[in-house]
Amino acid sequence: MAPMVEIRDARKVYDGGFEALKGVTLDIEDGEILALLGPNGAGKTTLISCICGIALPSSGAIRVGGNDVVTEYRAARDLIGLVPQEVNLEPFETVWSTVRFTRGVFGKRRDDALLEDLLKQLSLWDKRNAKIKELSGGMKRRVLIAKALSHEPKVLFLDEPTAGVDVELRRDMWRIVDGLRASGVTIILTTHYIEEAEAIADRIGVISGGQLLLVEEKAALMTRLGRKELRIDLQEPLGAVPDALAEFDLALADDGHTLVYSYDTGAERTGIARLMTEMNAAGVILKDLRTSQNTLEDIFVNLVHDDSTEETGA
Ligand SMILES: Nc1ncnc2c1ncn2[C@@H]1O[C@H](COP(=O)(O)OP(=O)(O)OP(=O)(O)O)[C@@H](O)[C@H]1O
Repeated sequence: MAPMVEIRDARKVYDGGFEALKGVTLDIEDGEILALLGPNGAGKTTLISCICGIALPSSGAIRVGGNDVVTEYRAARDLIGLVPQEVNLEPFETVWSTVRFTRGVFGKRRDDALLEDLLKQLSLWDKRNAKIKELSGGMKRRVLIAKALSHEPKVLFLDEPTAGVDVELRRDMWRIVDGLRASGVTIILTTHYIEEAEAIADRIGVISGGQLLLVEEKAALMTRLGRKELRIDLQEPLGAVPDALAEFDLALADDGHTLVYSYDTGAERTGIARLMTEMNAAGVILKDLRTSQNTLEDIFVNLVHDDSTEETGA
């Protein structure tokens, strides 16, 4: 089956000449949840805007549900729900008329039960007759989500949906995403919150400087790039790593009371058994052992850092 979203060598050069996307190629499968992580200015919003037809790609091709986003804009856009980063609501409209109007714009038949359910899920039902200008910032963000879902999109874009919102809304949103996952909606979200990507995404893409640095299954990414640490508490503190253990990637911590051994989780052998034997031979006696694994945040910081170091030639 063709991917739900196909992006082929998409480039975007803004009017001033700034190249915000430098040739992005990516397939997003039907029903998949993809999180795009990247620092400020990486090009995440630009990519979403190009897919949703808000910005024109300078070159390359983008298709949604098989429809070219430029030449078959309407058909592509009909499949898309977009929760933008910025609040763009009519201040004098009510919550109810806002969502009903959006559904109508997308040519869907009236379905008040569906909208009622949506507003209830987003804890907006009590506010249905309130004007947008009377809502708090967090409530306005909820309305943006309700609007995007009001026409039952096949693909939902969430551009930093939980930036600056409270924990409750974040949880509501994650719950809604779970429900949408079950109904087969494809979801692409951008976020600065790594825990959010970790919590809800199937695949994670990292974008920096207009380039997609990688895109990979979440679990595989964490296994491939995650380094593990074995912390070995010692009976007696050491002043330095003994020469006999020099071949291992070891560091001393806690004033010499702990040896920290870093190893690759993807490697065939961890080397731990050999390290233990060598430690024994060198007369280093252990008291306790603990392991810890790199988080997605460590992986992300390393990736983006490596990329900016390369760009500046440092
Ligand atoms: N309309 C525009 N005209 C010129 N440059 C733009 C325009 N929109 C964005 N840019 C530039 O393109 C780059 C990418 O911006 P974009 O908004 O896509 O980043 P982002 O990854 O979404 O960042 P953030 O996490 O801060 O939202 C930035 O350097 C930005 O200044």
